[in-house]
Amino acid sequence: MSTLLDVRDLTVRFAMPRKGLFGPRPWLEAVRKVSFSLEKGHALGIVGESGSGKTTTAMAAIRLTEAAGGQVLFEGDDLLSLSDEQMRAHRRDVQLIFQDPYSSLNPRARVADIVREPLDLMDIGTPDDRRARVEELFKLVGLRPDQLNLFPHQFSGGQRQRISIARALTTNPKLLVCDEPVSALDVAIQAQILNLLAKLKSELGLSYLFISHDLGVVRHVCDDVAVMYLGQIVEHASRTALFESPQHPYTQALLSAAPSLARRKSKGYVRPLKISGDPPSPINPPPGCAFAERCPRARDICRKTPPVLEDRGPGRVACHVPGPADA
Ligand SMILES: Nc1ncnc2c1ncn2[C@@H]1O[C@H](COP(=O)(O)OP(=O)(O)OP(=O)(O)O)[C@@H](O)[C@H]1O
Repeated sequence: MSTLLDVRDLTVRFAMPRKGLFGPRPWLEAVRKVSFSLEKGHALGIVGESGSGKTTTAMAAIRLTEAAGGQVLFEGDDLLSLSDEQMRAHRRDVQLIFQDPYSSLNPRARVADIVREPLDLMDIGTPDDRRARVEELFKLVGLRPDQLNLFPHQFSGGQRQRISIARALTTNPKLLVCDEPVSALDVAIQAQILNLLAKLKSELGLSYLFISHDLGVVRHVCDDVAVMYLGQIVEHASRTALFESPQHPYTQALLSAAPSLARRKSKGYVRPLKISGDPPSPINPPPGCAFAERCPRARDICRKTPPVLEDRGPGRVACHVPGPADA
C-alpha cells in the first residue's frame, strides 16, 4: 500500500473584522496543525460538528483555500509550495463532489456538455475521445446514454448527483473530495449513491476524502475516520476501531448521539453520554484541551495543557484521559 496524500501540520487562518478603527485584527484559526495521511484506494472520513473545520481542512489540502502553514504531500510533491503552473498539472488528479446537485450543475447546459467540460477546459483528448469518454462514464454511474442531451432539471436529485460524479471522473482523478455528497438527498437515494461511490472506489482504485456530519454515512464508505473538534483532529482510527472502541470522550458523545448506529453495533455498545454547551470560539481557543469545558472526564491538566494526537492502541487520540466510555 502506498500513500497518496500526507498532510502535515496544516493550518488555516481567516482574518476577522477589527473591532473599532485601530484595534488589532483578530484571526480565526479554522484549522490548527492538522496532520493525517490517506493511502491509495482508501477513503478517509472527516466528521465533526458544524464549524469544526472539516471543509476548510479538505479545501486547504487541495489548495482551494490558502493555508497559513504546513505541508501537503501529494505523491511526494508538496502542493503548498508548487507554483500555479505546477499546480495546474495536479488539477486533473483531484476532483470534487459537492453537497447540492441542484445548484452545482449549470441549468442551461445539456448534461453531455456538463460532464465533458473538464476535458474541454484541460484540452484532454480529441472531440471523439471526449464524446466516447462521456458516454462510458454515463453508463458507469448508472445513467443511460440516450439521456445525454437532456438538461439537469429533467433528472431526479439522485440522478443529478450521478451526473456530478460522472463529471468528477472525466479526468481520471486519483482523489475525490466528497463534501456532504448525500446530505441533500432522500434516505433511500442516499444508499444508492453511497453504493455507487463504494463500487467506484473498488473498481477504479480511487481515494476519497469524505466529509460528513453523519456517522452512518461515513461508516458505509470509509476505511478510516478522523474526528475534528475546533479545528483539530481529536481522534483518528480505522472505521472498526472508531465505531467499536472510541477512545476520545468527544467521539463517544458523537456516537451516542446517533443511537440507531450504536444499537446496530455488534459489541462495545456506547452508553449515552450527554455533552452540554457549545464549542469555544475559534478566535480565542482555550489554552488546554478545546473540549475540556464540555467533557465529563476533564481534569486540571485538561484545562491547562493541550493534549497531543498520539498513538493509543489501534488509533491516534488527543486526550489526557482516553479510554472506553464507561472508564
Ligand atoms: N471564508 C471564511 N472566512 C471566515 N471564516 C470562515 C471562512 N470559512 C470558514 N470559516 C470559519 O472556519 C471555521 C470552520 O469552518 P468549516 O466550514 O471548515 O467547518 P465545517 O466543519 O466544514 O462546518 P459545516 O459542517 O457547517 O460545513 C468556522 O468557524 C467557520 O465559521
